[in-house]
Amino acid sequence: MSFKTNKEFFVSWEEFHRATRELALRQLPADQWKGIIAVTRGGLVPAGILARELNIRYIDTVCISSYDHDSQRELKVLKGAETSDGEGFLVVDDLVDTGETAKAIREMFPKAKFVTVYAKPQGSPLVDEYVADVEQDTWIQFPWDMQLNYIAPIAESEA
Ligand SMILES: O=P(O)(O)OC[C@H]1O[C@H](OP(=O)(O)OP(=O)(O)O)[C@H](O)[C@@H]1O
Ligand code: HPA
Ligand SMILES: [Mg+2]
Repeated sequence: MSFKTNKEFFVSWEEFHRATRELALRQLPADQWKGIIAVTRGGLVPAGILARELNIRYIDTVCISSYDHDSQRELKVLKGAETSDGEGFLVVDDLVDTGETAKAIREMFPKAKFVTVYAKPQGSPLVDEYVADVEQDTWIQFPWDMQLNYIAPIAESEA
C-alpha cells in the first residue's frame, strides 16, 4: 500500500521527547511492569525514553518488517519476545496508522498493554493508550528521518 498525501506533520526531537514523557507519566506506578517490549524500529526510540522515566531495565524487542507485495501490505515477524502472552509488559511503538501492526501485536501479546505516542483514527481503537491524535491523511515525519536544512528567505523565493 502506498501512502500519497501532501499533508505532513513534522515532529521535532523535543516534541517527541515531551509527548513520550507524557506517555510515561500515564504508566505509573512503574513497578506494575515486568519490562518493555519495543516494536522495531520506530518503537525503539520511545522505549528508551519510557525505560528511563519508569526506571525499567528489562527491554525486549519484537522485530517486524512490513513491505508491499502485490499492492497488499505484508507483515513478517522476524523475532518475537521472551514472553508467552505479554502479561505485565508494556509494548510500545511510535505510532499506529492503519492498525495492521497493532493487530499483529495484539495477537502475539494479548495480555500486554500496547501504547503508542501518536495514533491515526483507523488504528487508534487498537491501542490501549496514546498521547496525540493525527489525521488519517497526514504523514508523520519523525525527527530520526529528518535533518536540518537551509531555506532561502521568503522574499528571495518570490517571482
Ligand atoms: O498501523 P500501521 O499501518 O501498521 O503502521 C504503523 C507502523 O508503521 C511504522 O513502522 P514501519 O513498518 O514503517 O517500520 P519501522 O518502524 O521499521 O520504520 C510504525 O513504526 C508502526 O510500527
Ligand atoms: N509516519 C511515519 N511512518 C509511518 C507512518 C507515518 O505517518 N504511517 C506508517 N508508518
Ligand atoms: Mg514500526
